[in-house]
Amino acid sequence: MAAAITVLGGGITGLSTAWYLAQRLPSTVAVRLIEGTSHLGGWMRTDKRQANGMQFIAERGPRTLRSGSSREASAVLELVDDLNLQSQVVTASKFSAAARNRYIYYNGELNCMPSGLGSLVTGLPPAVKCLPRGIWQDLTKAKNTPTDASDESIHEFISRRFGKDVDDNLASAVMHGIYAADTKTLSARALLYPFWLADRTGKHGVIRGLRRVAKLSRARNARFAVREAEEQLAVSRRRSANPEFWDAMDEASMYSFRDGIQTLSDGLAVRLRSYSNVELVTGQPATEARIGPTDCAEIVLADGRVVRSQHVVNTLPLHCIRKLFEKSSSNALLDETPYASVAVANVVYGKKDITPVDGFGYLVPRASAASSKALGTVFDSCTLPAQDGGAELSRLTVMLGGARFNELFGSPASASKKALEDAAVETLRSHLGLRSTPIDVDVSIGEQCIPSYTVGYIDRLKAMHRWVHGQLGGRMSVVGAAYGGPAVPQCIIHARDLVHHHLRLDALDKPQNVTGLEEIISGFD
Ligand SMILES: C=Cc1c2[nH]c(c1C)Cc1[nH]c(c(CCC(=O)O)c1C)Cc1[nH]c(c(C)c1CCC(=O)O)Cc1[nH]c(c(C)c1C=C)C2
Repeated sequence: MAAAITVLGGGITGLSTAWYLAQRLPSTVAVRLIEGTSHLGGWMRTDKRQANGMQFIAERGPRTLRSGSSREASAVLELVDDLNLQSQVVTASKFSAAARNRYIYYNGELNCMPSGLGSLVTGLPPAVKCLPRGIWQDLTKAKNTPTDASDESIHEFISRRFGKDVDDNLASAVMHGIYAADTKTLSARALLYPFWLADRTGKHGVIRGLRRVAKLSRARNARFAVREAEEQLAVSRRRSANPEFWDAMDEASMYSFRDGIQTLSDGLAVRLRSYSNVELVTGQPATEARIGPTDCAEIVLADGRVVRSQHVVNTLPLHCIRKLFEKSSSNALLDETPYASVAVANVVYGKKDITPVDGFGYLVPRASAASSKALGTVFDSCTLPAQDGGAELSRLTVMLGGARFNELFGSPASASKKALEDAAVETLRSHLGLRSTPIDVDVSIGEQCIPSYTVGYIDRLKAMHRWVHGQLGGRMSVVGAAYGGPAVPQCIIHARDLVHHHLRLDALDKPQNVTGLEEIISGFD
């Protein structure tokens, strides 16, 4: 059989995996990406809309990327550089209102989150007053770590050390903005690991334990020193080649593209299509994964076609992976991981600067759930005004649903778009006082779009690692939002790490026995 590798899933993880493979493999090795729908990019989706003679964009999923010097941020910037998308980048400067002002909707008002010590001088807003109290509580309260469980919910953990208000007013809001899920179900061990470890291993609470945890993690990360030095060198070479772009990105807090974030996934798809050894198959869901007669991996497609290869990189969501294998051979991560559904309501007003405050937007904490059907609102035009191209309009996005989707709107599969549109407009009226009629309202429902890292996640992830090892004779790896974090840069860096550091591309004929989860799991040992 001719050498080949299959990538399952055409979201940002699948596309970037195929990209890094195409860069590293000789043209004699076929790279086949299989996507079940007709859209490449997954939840990364920008629609073009028009109203009142104006054209504008509507982001349906992730919308901004963070700039900065972290490995993840650099990896995405390198991708932007590789794809020659620099001229299409639009940024929010580090000094912009969007970078500095993030709000929490609390007691019927927008409370600005503290962005530095200056906030202590100007006074803390009501939602944040619990924070200094919580810190004092952790510093003075005796150790109360439960000894009978290897994990606990973020709500239990924060309430136990910092007080319930810190979760009800603040942490629950932040987690809505990332996971669209309730901190009563999310895992403290998976999502607040340094804090969780400080509490477990220290004698005097979380804050006093953090220094030791930082020291431990520096010692642990020392094994990656060579890799990081090489990566930094690669970035500094790019800097010298194109200082304008990299200097501009140093000034940016976050960025996207003039025509929206789908520019990134489209850019990947266009460039991938130019490789003679890369095939992007769309509209063909995989239905089964099995070992073929010659020990190769076989993926059966909905139309009956069988795709054979020496290795499969599986980037599908957990509930889709589960359907490919026999039920009897499943595992708890595949069976039990809930995914949050989010209704994204893009609302446009025919006037500029309509929000009562400037900033990135606001999040709704549990404490305000009774007075809000929304999880939060993003001020898109304020964050990236360049995307409006000078048009007299304001774009906002109201996020609804999450853990309360069914309770508030019924099943995501059949929820009424009209009810969601009305809820979004009413949210903006009551939270921001926007009484004028929007020129455009459009809702899209991201059904099961964000994996929830629920209590016990790390143990289930370890079981998933063992399970993947046993599948397809060691010829499958997994990468994606359900393992190393759901943010776009996390998906991209894990795809790059898998291709650059873990798979042995020069020995594809042998089982790789690389699950893709090794490094992620070792971070929790
Ligand atoms: C469709 C809604 C989404 C919600 N969370 C995510 C999506 C796609 C995923 C997500 N959002 C954020 C992160 C962290 C990224 C990081 O840079 O650290 C992740 C994984 C942060 C975030 N939340 C919102 C925005 C605009 C951002 C910046 C990154 C991005 O553009 O995705 C707003 C927001 N997202 C959700 C809600 C309920 C919400 C409320 C205002 C859910």
